[in-house]
Amino acid sequence: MVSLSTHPFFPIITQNGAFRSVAAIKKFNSFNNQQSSKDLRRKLVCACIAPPPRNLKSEEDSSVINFNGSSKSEQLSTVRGHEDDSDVLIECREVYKSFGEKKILNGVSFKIRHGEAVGIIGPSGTGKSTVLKIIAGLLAPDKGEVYIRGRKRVGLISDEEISGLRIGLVFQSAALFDSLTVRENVGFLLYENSSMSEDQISKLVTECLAAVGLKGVEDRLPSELSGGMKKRVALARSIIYDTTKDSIEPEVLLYDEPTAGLDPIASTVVEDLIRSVHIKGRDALGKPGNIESYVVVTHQHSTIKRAIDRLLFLHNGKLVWEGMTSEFMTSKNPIVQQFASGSLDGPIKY
Ligand SMILES: Nc1ncnc2c1ncn2[C@@H]1O[C@H](COP(=O)(O)OP(=O)(O)OP(=O)(O)O)[C@@H](O)[C@H]1O
Repeated sequence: MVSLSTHPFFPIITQNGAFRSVAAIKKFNSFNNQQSSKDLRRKLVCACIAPPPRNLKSEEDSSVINFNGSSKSEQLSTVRGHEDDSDVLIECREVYKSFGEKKILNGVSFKIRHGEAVGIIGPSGTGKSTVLKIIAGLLAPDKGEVYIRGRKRVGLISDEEISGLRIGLVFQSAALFDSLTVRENVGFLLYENSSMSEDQISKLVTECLAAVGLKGVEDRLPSELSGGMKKRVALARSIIYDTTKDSIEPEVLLYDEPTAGLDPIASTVVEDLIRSVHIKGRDALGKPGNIESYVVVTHQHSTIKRAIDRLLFLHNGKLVWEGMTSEFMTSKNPIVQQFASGSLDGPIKY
């Protein structure tokens, strides 16, 4: 895992706005009052947003997007033969990234389309979290481009001209603020960035917690929650948004190893939650989720099977395979076969 997993500025989901001096924010500032951090937070907010291209399909049209399980979709190239790219929310095109002498990404290209549930898998250290950081705008590629709804992102998250898509990042560690209550954690960005009253935010927090199956925990501190509950609170924080705004921007969520360290049952709970907040799912209250598409980095087979429809396999800095989850276990690709079976014999060397 990379340091992102402990980064406090999560989720990256809202627009720049006035700073509000509520108790939660005061408390937050008292333990994290570095100006550079505040600047970074402001930039994160702006970076992940891009206006829709003129021909972007409406949600109603999304039913025409068909990712069926045919073996044709298993390819070694990154091209999937889609004729229409109007449903593409995020695209990485020939992305390269090195850290010092170490080449991590070596020309990675893929698209995330409206309504998709995509997984990024591959051996440890192959650059999966780096890809999430690049999508989120926390890292800039050395070479190659990232397009957000058809518009090229220039530079990092300080690209304030881009708007129209919220991108949230859910960290492995949940990254809750220890000295804030659950209510303050979940409502954090609304306290800071919206004009909503504290009562409105509090009500919304309760609704979002109910959507992830949590009740009556608003006044607890993170230390009073189990690991699985913390992940649920993190998820509630990632799906909350300002309901008073005229237009709600679509949102893509990026999950970095959301089930790492959880027991099998707690993993299932989180996997189902990930599905439930998606537009194709239903939350704990029976309402459809509001997450348009999501990307999950994971090593867990259960998460691959339960929460992901399409997989991207990264190895040695390249996208070496992509296909539907149903094709993963039956793939003839030797790299995929070795990874799926956990065998020591094969092209992947440790
Ligand atoms: N900011 C950084 N500075 C230097 N090296 C980094 C940085 N971020 C990542 N790396 C290195 O890049 C490589 C890829 O890291 P990354 O976390 O993206 O891999 P990963 O595929 O997500 O790994 P894992 O499955 O083990 O979590 C690793 O060798 C890591 O040490």
